[in-house]
Amino acid sequence: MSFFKGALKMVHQGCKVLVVSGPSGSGKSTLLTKLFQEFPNTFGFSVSHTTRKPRDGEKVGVDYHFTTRGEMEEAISRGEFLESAVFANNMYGTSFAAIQAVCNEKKVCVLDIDIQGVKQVKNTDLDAVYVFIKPPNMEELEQRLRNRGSETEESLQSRIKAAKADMSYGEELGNFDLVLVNDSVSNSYPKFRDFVLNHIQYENTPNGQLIMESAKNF
Ligand SMILES: Nc1ncnc2c1ncn2[C@@H]1O[C@H](COP(=O)(O)OP(=O)(O)OP(=O)(O)O)[C@@H](O)[C@H]1O
Repeated sequence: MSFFKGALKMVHQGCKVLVVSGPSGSGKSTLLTKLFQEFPNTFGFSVSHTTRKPRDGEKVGVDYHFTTRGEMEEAISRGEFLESAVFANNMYGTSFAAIQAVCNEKKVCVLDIDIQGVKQVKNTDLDAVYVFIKPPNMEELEQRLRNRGSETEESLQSRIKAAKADMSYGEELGNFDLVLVNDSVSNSYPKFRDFVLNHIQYENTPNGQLIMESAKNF
């Protein structure tokens, strides 16, 4: 059996995936940080691979699995990646092994990925719950990105442009299980948390393995 099939099978056995997507600046990190703070033993991020160089302070295998383009392309062709994308000439991706590592800790694996990644996950038969986080409007999105102070004018404009395409995919009926307007965090976080908890159910089996099942399949 190829690694791909083996990994996919492992991922299918009692492994639950929460996919969170939305335009840059819509508040994905803000809402996920709160979820991880409130439920530190329930949710875990998979560690992505990237071909970009490590930044100061980034830890190998913790922040990213750092790799080369050649190695990553080969692994992708062997089917070892759930999704991958290229940004600013660097490759990024989520391996099945990274998802399995989170599931081995009996945690729900959270993927914070862009729409390209969402489409790739949807092409697998992985059992995932999909949440789209959107800003109240484009003016507010731009203001939040400006206030965050993380972008140059050029990257801000490219994020706004990408946001418009993301919004049309995100709002299309059937693409996400939840489309959540992040108006104020005090309003949107409880909705996000309650939806996630209601749609990812846990059941302890006699052998102690945690099986997580999605309510949408019932
Ligand atoms: N409901 C909200 N009201 C006001 N500001 C918010 C709200 N949610 C998030 N913010 C702020 O908006 C900015 C963008 O949020 P955040 O970084 O969580 O977005 P993101 O979707 O994770 O972006 P990226 O995809 O670029 O990582 C941050 O400065 C954050 O503090």
